Amino acid sequence: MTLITDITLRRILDSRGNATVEAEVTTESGGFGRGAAPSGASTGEHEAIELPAEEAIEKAEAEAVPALVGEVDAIDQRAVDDTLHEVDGTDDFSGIGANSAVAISMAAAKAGADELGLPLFQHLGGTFRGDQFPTPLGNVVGGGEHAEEATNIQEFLSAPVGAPSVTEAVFANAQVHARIGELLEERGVPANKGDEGAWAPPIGDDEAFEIVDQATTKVGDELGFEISFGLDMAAAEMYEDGEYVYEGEDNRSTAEQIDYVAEMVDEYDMAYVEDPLDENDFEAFAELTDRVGDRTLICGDDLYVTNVERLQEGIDKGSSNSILIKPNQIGTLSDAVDAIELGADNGIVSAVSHRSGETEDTTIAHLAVGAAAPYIKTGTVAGERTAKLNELIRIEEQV
Ligand SMILES: O=C(O)[C@@H](CO)OP(=O)(O)O
Ligand SMILES: [Mg+2]
Repeated sequence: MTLITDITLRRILDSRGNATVEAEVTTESGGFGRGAAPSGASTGEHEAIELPAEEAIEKAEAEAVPALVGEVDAIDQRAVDDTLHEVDGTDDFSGIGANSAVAISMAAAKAGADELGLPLFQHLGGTFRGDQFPTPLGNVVGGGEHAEEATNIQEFLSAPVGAPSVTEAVFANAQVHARIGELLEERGVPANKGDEGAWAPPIGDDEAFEIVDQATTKVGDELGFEISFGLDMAAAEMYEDGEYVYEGEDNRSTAEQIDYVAEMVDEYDMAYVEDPLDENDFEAFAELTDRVGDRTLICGDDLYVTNVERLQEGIDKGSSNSILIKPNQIGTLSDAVDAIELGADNGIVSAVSHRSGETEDTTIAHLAVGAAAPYIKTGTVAGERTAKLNELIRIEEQV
């Protein structure tokens, strides 16, 4: 038994320059952990509620801190996370804020790991974990809610599925990013960057497909392993009055959207498509999964919001064969692990993910390894993204 003896909460900056919550947890025998909440821009309608940082801190200081300090064992992550739920008293963390909850949950996990003298992935996953590493999906071109005047599709993701190690995969994605920069320059396209460090060029989706295909193929040939690519369409953001709105192109009905995505999957042999349809359309997701799910991953992000009840609905309806896992969408690490495990029990492939607003926190790298998630989506370049990628490289070296 190693009780939590202190919790400090403060406002820090995230990568967009917005205020977010950082938590520090200290234990009886000197264990220490620090965690910081990320923040989304293309947030799902059903996500746990992020409160303004100052309000979230005040509420958590009043409710969560007294219930945890001197009361809960830092090593018992379930007890920490159950306590957060109890004091919050809502089903969406609107009481203390999902940002305070996830920061405390992650800080407590790190304090627990410190206490045990274990790397975080092993505290989270157990003795036999650390033998499987996620393939990093690297955002290389994007637009949508993450950049103005860029592609309609939010993210084009390099997917080094044939990489022999996570380290080689991480470097491959950086090379694809660099190659795309060169291709854009050759075409005379001004290359700004979006919130996650991906190129945000003022080009149409068709041209982006072409460029990403060219870059992944070229770098894959040079490195001698397969680099595929995928998308996060964040289609809920495009969905208006029953149609998918594409700037500079005709709108698409749901049936047309399904046809379009299925065609692109085959044309480019894509490995992964996230949120191709609206966040409430489990049925349209199921239709698409039925068509192409034998050859690509159809992933639910805004569809599931890391919530086991929504995931169960997707499993029952055959909506997807993959789920995106974002701890701050649901509020605690225990809830995130529950979603990964429910998925794994039902053949649903997990991709642990960053948010577009991030900090230097590296918890998701450990979560992906500890829970043996087959994929991680955490950017390609930019310090708050490389923080996670470099942590994966260190973990791989350790085991
Ligand atoms: O949609 C997504 O998957 C994420 C991360 O890439 O974006 P945001 O954090 O803005 O929701
Ligand atoms: Mg998404």
